[in-house]
Amino acid sequence: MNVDIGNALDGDLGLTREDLDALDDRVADAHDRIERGRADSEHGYAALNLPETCDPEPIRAAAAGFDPDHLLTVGIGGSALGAATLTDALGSGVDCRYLDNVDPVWVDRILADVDLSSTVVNVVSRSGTTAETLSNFLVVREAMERAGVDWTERTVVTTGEAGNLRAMADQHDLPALDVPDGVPGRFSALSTVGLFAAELAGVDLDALLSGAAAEADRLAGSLFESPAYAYGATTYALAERGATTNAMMPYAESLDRFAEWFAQLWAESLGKEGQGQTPARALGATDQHSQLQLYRAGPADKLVTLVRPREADDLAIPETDLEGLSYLGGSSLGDLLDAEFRATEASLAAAGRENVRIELDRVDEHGVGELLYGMEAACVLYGELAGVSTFTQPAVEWGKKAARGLLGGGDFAEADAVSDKRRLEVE
Ligand SMILES: O=P(O)(O)OC[C@H]1O[C@](O)(CO)[C@@H](O)[C@@H]1O
Repeated sequence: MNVDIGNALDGDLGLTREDLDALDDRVADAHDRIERGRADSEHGYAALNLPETCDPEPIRAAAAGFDPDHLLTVGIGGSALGAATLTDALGSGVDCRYLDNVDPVWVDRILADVDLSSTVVNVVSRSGTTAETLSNFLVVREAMERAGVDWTERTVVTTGEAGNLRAMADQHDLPALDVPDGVPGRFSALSTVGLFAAELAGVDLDALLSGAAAEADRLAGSLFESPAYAYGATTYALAERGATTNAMMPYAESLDRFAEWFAQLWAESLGKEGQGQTPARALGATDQHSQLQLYRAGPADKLVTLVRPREADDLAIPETDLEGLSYLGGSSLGDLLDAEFRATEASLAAAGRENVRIELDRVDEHGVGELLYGMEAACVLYGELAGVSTFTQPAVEWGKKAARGLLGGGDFAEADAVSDKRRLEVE
């Protein structure tokens, strides 16, 4: 992974090279803290050890013997997004679907669209108590039963040591993968949580973990020596100067879901005590015809992260005699995408709008391993510099409790009070 922070300097937000030089001592201290946390496998920091602690063999064993047309991963948040990022970017041969929401119309459509007799279900939940995941699994299980499919023959559980899913796996002797200790969901893509789907979809787990290990080897006591830390320190420094939004804009359809994964990583890790940086999901070249207007001419309160592979398969653009379009003919879609990437980068820089370029060699296992690990390490560094609790997510609990109460699982008058107070309906 290569990170170019040149366009983050001397823009509207006023970050300078001198500022980064001054920040580098704090990066060194943060790096020492991170390395101590890794050495002690402390909660959260343990995620940065996954390239060497994750053993692919149990994952391969759990996938062995299955040859499905479809894989239904039932999970939510980090228990779905890591797997989805990997199979969207690298998977092939298996139709991978992710039930990570409880929209009944959408779930019903997916269940109608797959052949449950040729489907493997991977139900994933560290806690084993997440309402959306358990509800969807119960719906999927009943659908399999109605279809005359023995769900116990086609279900793999990925969960923590305790909880409902572990008990169910034990009761029905289901294949069960352990969610690693000390790894929050949003940091678990390179663990059993993300790798079962990847394995079933034909991803080379060794190459993926090797890419992640290569990025881990580049962690260093200076932002100028580590791509991941260059990104983490620069995004932090820009946030300190008013960049309240970070638009993650990969120029590859295969990395669209990566932007969604990044959004959880960045928001749930860094959105603490009134701090944080809003991750906006964007896609190049598509959002040049959508969000770019705001990025270039709206408030100077954001940075754009431009991600692309240096190499990719290509498609020629045929010659044309269409008026004014002859410049396209004989070129290729890859050349056009490259020109659009560079034009967007230059357009933002020319307007004083900060942007960072991240490049992979290719969107392959090694490159995606570098990218996911690099973003995780960047996030951890940002959290250290910001002094926030990177690996917790207490703010999500109020809503969970309210949902349970409002569903009738117990009284939650506080939620009713808040909702009712806000009524001002216009019809
Ligand atoms: O794996 P679990 O326990 O079902 O949690 C799913 C997701 O919900 C959260 O705990 C937030 O509610 C995320 O951090 C996590 O990725």
